[in-house]
Amino acid sequence: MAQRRIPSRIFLVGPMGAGKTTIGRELASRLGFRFVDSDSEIERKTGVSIPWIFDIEGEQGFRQREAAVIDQLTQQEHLVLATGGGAVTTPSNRDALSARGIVIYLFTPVQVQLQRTRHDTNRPLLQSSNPRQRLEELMQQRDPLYRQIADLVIESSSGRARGVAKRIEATLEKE
Ligand SMILES: Nc1ncnc2c1ncn2[C@@H]1O[C@H](COP(=O)(O)OP(=O)(O)O)[C@@H](O)[C@H]1O
Ligand SMILES: O=C(O)C1=C[C@@H](OP(=O)(O)O)[C@@H](O)[C@H](O)C1
Ligand SMILES: [Mg+2]
Repeated sequence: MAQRRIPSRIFLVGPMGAGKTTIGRELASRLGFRFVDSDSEIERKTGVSIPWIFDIEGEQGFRQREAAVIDQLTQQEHLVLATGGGAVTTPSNRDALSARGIVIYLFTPVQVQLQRTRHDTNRPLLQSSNPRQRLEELMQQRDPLYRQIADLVIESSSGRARGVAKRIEATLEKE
């Protein structure tokens, strides 16, 4: 039987609203892989929400928890991992992600990120008076980091999550 050469660890990176969580779940189900979201894993382990962690421990505290979870999860097999948008700002995360699996950057313009996140109160970094400016600043800082570790860049602003997941699967099968 022909072997599919799909890598056994698939890591999704990209900005808030790129669809990492939604597309990641869909992709994992298509591939028969386990899906884990680093934010959900932090919430499961701590028993509190991401905004709560930011409130009590600050962004730095959150980044430490995120790094511990990413170190653990990137060692598992047959896994699609959706990271949080800022995971790439921590050097040890960049190292673990790029060394241990295939990294897919879901690229989405700020305008679309804004539409997808505008009613959401679960992203502490966007609870600002000017979320557009915030997203633009973050994009400027982080886009080079996403690109630095990406094996593939996939545009995720158009179509439905299911369609993007299908496109990723087809691209991986061709690789
Ligand atoms: N094509 C699409 N791909 C992914 N998400 C989409 C798409 N269209 C709309 N969405 C919506 O955008 C929102 C943000 O997606 P999410 O997966 O939470 O992004 P991320 O984890 O990258 O921040 C969700 O409500 C999702 O349903
Ligand atoms: O961009 C960021 O720094 C963050 C993105 C969020 O994840 P999503 O990218 O899944 O929204 C979450 O990790 C936290 O609110 C911080
Ligand atoms: Mg997410």
